[in-house]
Amino acid sequence: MKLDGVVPWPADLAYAYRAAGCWQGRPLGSYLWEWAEQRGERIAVVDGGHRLTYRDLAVNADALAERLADLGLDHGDTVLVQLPNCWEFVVVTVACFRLGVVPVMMLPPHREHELVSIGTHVRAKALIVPDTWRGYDHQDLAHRVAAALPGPARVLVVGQEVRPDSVDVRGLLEQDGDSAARRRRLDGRAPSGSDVAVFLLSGGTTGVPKVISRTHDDYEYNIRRSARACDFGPDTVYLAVLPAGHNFPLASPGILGALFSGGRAVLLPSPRPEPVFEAIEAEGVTATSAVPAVVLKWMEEAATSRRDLSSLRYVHVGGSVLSPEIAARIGPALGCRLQQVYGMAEGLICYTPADASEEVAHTTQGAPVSPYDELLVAGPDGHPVLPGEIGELLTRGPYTPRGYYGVPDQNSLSFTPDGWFRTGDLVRITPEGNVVVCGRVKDLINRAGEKISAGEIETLVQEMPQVAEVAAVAMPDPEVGERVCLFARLHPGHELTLGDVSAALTARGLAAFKIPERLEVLDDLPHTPIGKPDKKVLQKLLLADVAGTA
Ligand SMILES: O=C(O)c1cccc(O)c1O
Repeated sequence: MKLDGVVPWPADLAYAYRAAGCWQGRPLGSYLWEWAEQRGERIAVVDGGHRLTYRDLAVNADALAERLADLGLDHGDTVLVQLPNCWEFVVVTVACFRLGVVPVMMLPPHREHELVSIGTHVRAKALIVPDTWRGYDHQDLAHRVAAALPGPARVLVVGQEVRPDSVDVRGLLEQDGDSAARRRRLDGRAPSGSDVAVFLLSGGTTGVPKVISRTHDDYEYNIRRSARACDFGPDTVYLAVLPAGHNFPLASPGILGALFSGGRAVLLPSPRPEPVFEAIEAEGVTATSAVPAVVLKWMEEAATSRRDLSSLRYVHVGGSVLSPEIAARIGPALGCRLQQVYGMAEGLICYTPADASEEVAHTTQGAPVSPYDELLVAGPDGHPVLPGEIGELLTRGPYTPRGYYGVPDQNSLSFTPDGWFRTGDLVRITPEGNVVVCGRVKDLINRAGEKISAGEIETLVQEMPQVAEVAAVAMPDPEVGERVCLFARLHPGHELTLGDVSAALTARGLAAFKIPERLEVLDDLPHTPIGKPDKKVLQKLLLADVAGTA
């Protein structure tokens, strides 16, 4: 068994989820040709001037799947996928589903630090990257990462400038031979519904992101229920502007929700307002999703834009806290309905209903998508709080796995012995059953929806020769929600600037969005009784200071 770090659901529940129709026992790739037959010439994917029909998608994905198999990839092998939002992302993802190869959804800002540690953890057999992206040479990065991985790994490249020692992905799509025969060959080697379909990344408090295994069965259910909660159907034109490898634009309901509903996914590599509005107008976009910081920019732009946004029916907003005041302005500003989303790559997803009252849509994060989702709000003692009171949300259900991949020690902290996932989020539940997120118990910094692990930053900064002790805390910020602020105590006689920290972390290959944006050097850090830096005190210092200078 290649993926022996996967934690299964208990057998009795797996049986129940199947019996209840949550799990269909089919791999995600098995839908591809049904779509092609039913919807043949309808457009499935749009990327600028490039349009793929459902039939093109099936033919391309099968061609790529078979070429990946020729490269020696098979069930349970993993591939680091680091692509910007482009049509090839969709073909690669579907090809992996078809073959049972597991795509590991890296994000474009990830660098050596993340790619090597995750690639090592999942024993990646290949990387799929763009040639360059935003002025950075990802092909070169991928070869450096491949050389640092414990086993051999191929580098596959999407783009014009493909080195002789890389594999040209577009070249693999050239369709030779008989697609019906290829379809039969791939059907014959398809994975099963209970196999792992995709590895998603989590934020986390202990170093690099944790890896979340999602099965074909559970992810299809996640997609189906999300699509239903968001009214997706054949008329849906979904615009993906957040990085496509995130669970939110990928499957909440996102790109896959649009495809499973017979609609269309439009991919755009950035959430910048003008190109987004242009795409909405040109493609008749009906739904899109964004984090609050992005929606704010769109609202500003909409005030003066001459673009016709009348096709837009829904905007899904999630990823970090949305204030009720801003929530109330979104619909009028963009001429659409707001659906708040509270979701996590670990599973549980909540939406405010498409037809929610303004009260519910503006002040809550909605209700779980499945009647089989279990929610428990626990106090510090681990016992349930009284109805309506605030506590940490724990959850279980048919699309919330029972453990992270390959980290049993971590799992004993993140999951209870009866399989509840500790979300680390403080919530209360309204009498109508809607979740209201009130804060976090976990040590994460949420920068524009990207969860940054304070521990990961601290571990790296601690290695700098000047640094005696360090703590990373969230600095409130009107634009991106939170930024990373570093508090440090230095060794005697040393100096440290923010520029030094930034240079050191960049040299270590840390993603740019995680680089601290403020540094406070103190003579000593405040400590908790057991001697850890007291982040509550630091947070207060910062809040007082931010308020004082505002
Ligand atoms: O991780 C998230 O923040 C998130 C938000 C909305 C929807 C999702 O699926 C998510 O994973």
